[in-house]
Amino acid sequence: MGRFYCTSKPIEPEIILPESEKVTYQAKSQPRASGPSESHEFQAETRQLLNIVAKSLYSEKEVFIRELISNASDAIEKMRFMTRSGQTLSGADRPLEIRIDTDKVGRTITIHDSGLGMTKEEMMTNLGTIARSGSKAFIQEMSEKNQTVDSKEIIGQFGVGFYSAFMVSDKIEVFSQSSLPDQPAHHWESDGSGTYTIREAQNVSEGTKIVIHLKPDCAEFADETNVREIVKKYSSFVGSDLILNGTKANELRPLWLMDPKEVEPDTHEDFYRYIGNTFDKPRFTYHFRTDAPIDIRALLYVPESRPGLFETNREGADVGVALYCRKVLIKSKAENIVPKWMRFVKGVVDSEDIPLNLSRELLQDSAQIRKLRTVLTNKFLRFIQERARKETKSFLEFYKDYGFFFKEGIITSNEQYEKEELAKILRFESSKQPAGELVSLPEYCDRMNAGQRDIYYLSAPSRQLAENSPYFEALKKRDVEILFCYESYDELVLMQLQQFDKKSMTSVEKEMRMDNTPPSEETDKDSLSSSDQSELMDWVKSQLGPKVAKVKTTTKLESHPCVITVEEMAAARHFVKTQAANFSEEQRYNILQPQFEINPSHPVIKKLNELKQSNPKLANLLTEQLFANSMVSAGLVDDPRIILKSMNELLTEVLSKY
Ligand SMILES: Nc1ncnc2c1ncn2[C@@H]1O[C@H](COP(=O)(O)OP(=O)(O)OP(=O)(O)O)[C@@H](O)[C@H]1O
Repeated sequence: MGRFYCTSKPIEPEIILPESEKVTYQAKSQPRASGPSESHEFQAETRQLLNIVAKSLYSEKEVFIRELISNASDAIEKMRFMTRSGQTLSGADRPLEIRIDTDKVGRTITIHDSGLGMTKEEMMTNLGTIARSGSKAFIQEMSEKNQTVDSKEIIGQFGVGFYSAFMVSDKIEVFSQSSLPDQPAHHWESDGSGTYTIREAQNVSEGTKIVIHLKPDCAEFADETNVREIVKKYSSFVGSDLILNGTKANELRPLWLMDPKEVEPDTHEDFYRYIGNTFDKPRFTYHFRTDAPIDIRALLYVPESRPGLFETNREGADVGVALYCRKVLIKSKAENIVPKWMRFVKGVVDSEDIPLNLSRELLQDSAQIRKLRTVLTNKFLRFIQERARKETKSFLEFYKDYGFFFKEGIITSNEQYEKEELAKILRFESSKQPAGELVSLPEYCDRMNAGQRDIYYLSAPSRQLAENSPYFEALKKRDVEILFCYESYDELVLMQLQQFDKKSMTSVEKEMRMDNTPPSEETDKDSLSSSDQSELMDWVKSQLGPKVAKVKTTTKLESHPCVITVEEMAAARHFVKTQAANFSEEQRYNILQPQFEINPSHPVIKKLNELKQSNPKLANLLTEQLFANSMVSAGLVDDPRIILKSMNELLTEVLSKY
């Protein structure tokens, strides 16, 4: 703690007050310093400390207003407490409020509260010692006397906030009249450079009035419009009325601290519009409190309107949740307390347990913050899951508009538990339900075949294409349910999810490639003989060369002649879409390692087997074409128009006989 100390420096005889300060709470005349003055000096270290607080601690100058309002609010809370506990206090029936007056001409901003005020000793101890919090000491003292103060109502804890005013001022004057009986009022003054003066003052109303004489380059803080904005930003919810130049500056109550049952929907609407800076309504409101494992008061809203382009852009949009501590704004876009995918949620979170640093600006990335984030995320996800059960229709509308964000969450989260909680929100069409009906992953798991260990999904642009896909055909015989994903990123999401409820997320393409169950005993009479099959496989491999990693026959296809499988189809398609252009054709096939699977019962394949002897040129064109078609069908060709040239060559060759 840095302490001021006393010297015998001469002091100024009289204080000239600016015009705007003539108004006081009660009909008392202008406060005025009188009597002998004592001069005190900062210790050398204290000077440095003061310098640090005034110059480097806060990144925004405007926060001095927040700090002084918080001090005023604390003084009022102390007054309320003392009144409740039956103390004899002077002027106890005065209205408890905070007044701010700006004076552009005099270049001052004055913050005036009708709180408990300070005695001379308190002014010297509390304003004369950096890092000594009189407010914290007050709570301690009361609890030692077995009088419990609601510590949540008191904001101050570090003992530095007051000095933030030296960032903007070259002189601060404090007039204070304690409400304790028989205490004279005092005037404290300092330019923050080394000394302060203190002396008795007259005509000071109960409470404290702080006059900030602004530096020439900080004149903006004497401008009412600016100050109103700053007050609105940080201090809208302090526990007392705030009056700026005669007009009330805080209209709304801190709803998040109220009992959820006591807040009407209309009140929520107003509050949501205020904090969300928006005109719509909330479609879901989640208001909750927890004490364990961490203290949280939260009020989260999901907007009724659909997300705009700006919001869907992960890089561009900020999170919409603000962090408060004891009704004072700590951070308006608190990106470390909710994950980025939750940026569509608007609201307020207040926590006693957050580790604030001295300037109340930065949150250390501590275990507490991570805990806060985990609890908030999981509770919000459970809230949405509950909406799905209890308000299915509204949930499905919400899912249509906002499902994208949950998918982004799965891709960006590092926690498997969180990914699976997010995945519970997802909905898909499925092969076992009519078009338009959606199923969730838990529902899918509940009706899985006995012994099934995978959740199967198929990515295709539409249901029609999904149902006609060779991969779908390959799995259809096994009568397993297949989820259809129609968004191109869905398969990446499910691939990232990897598991759900201990079941693997498996694309049907992967299943086809990995499935080595031997063909059924009864041999297909229409199929090529096994010697023809192995000869044909070798021949096809020789025609396609390095384009294929392997050629094999499959009994899983019926109507399709052939199919391509790769190790991880979603990743392969993503590669083709985003990077393939940077690689030569040969490199691309080398990366993809396609496996060409042919259906030996299919008429085209049987014909190919004949043609390889009778018309090798046509057989080669046909092989190339079948391979190219399968690549298109797999979604592994960036632009399918590329196959038209070879198709025309093939047609020319086929038609040459006619
Ligand atoms: N308007 C006021 N009325 C009464 N006491 C005040 C007032 N302003 C400041 N004080 C006293 O001065 C002390 C120091 O204030 P300061 O703002 O530096 O720290 P704080 O509010 O205790 O803590 P923090 O740095 O967390 O804001 C306060 O704890 C309080 O005892």
